[in-house]
Amino acid sequence: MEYPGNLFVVAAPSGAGKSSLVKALLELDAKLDVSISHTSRAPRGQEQHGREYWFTTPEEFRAMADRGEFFEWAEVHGNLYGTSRAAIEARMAHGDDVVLEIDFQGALQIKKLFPYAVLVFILPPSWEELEQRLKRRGDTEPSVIAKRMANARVEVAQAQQFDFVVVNAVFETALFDLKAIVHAQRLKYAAQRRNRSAVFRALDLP
Ligand SMILES: Nc1nc2c(ncn2[C@@H]2O[C@H](COP(=O)(O)OP(=O)(O)O)[C@@H](O)[C@H]2O)c(=O)[nH]1
Ligand SMILES: Nc1ncnc2c1ncn2[C@@H]1O[C@H](COP(=O)(O)OP(=O)(O)O)[C@@H](O)[C@H]1O
Repeated sequence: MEYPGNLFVVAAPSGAGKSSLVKALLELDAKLDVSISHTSRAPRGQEQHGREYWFTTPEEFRAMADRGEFFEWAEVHGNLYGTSRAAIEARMAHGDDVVLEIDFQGALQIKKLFPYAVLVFILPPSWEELEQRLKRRGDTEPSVIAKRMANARVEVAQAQQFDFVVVNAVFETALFDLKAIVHAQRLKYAAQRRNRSAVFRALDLP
């Protein structure tokens, strides 16, 4: 499948800083839009329906999946998550750049559907720091932290299948790296469309 516009996919183990980084990236980049996923998990804290996620029951989620309404979906930490076609198709068809903040299973499904998608994996600087970030964020239930730390080992092992790896040690440095990836992809895409570009025509380049 192919659409005009760029598709970025960002994955990371829980607590690595993916949501904070994508949020900061969106604030700096008016041309980038994030996809709102569907999930069967319950809202957390200040989360709002239609802002962080579209919250559904597991039954509704499975019915949507059966009707083929997702580009990808996966079970993560015991809950269902998916990117609905409705969430991104119109924007991609319009030529907008879209970022998906999803887990590695979803990222690899997206790469199969859209080979031009750019996959970025965010790594924490160490296992100790990952655990500290989960604790600081308020995921204080020891069993929840233990489960996320165990899953993180499986997730990090997938990083080599991604196009880029960004280590989120110093936040501003990682944000700079993400911006550079987005910028480089836009330049690459512009070069691929060069014969439509006024600059190339003005310079009489092929
Ligand atoms: N495959 C897939 N994963 C998703 C989607 N939306 C969110 N996720 C992932 O599900 C995992 C859990 O997300 P969440 O419940 O928000 O917890 P958090 O990662 O600790 O903030 C994260 O790895 C998300 O990237 C989606 O649409 N598809
Ligand atoms: N570079 C960083 N240094 C220190 N803390 C960070 C850094 N990046 C993110 N954090 C903090 O780590 C916690 C987890 O970040 P979050 O964006 O929620 O992770 P994720 O979306 O990957 O689960 C948050 O409290 C966030 O403020």
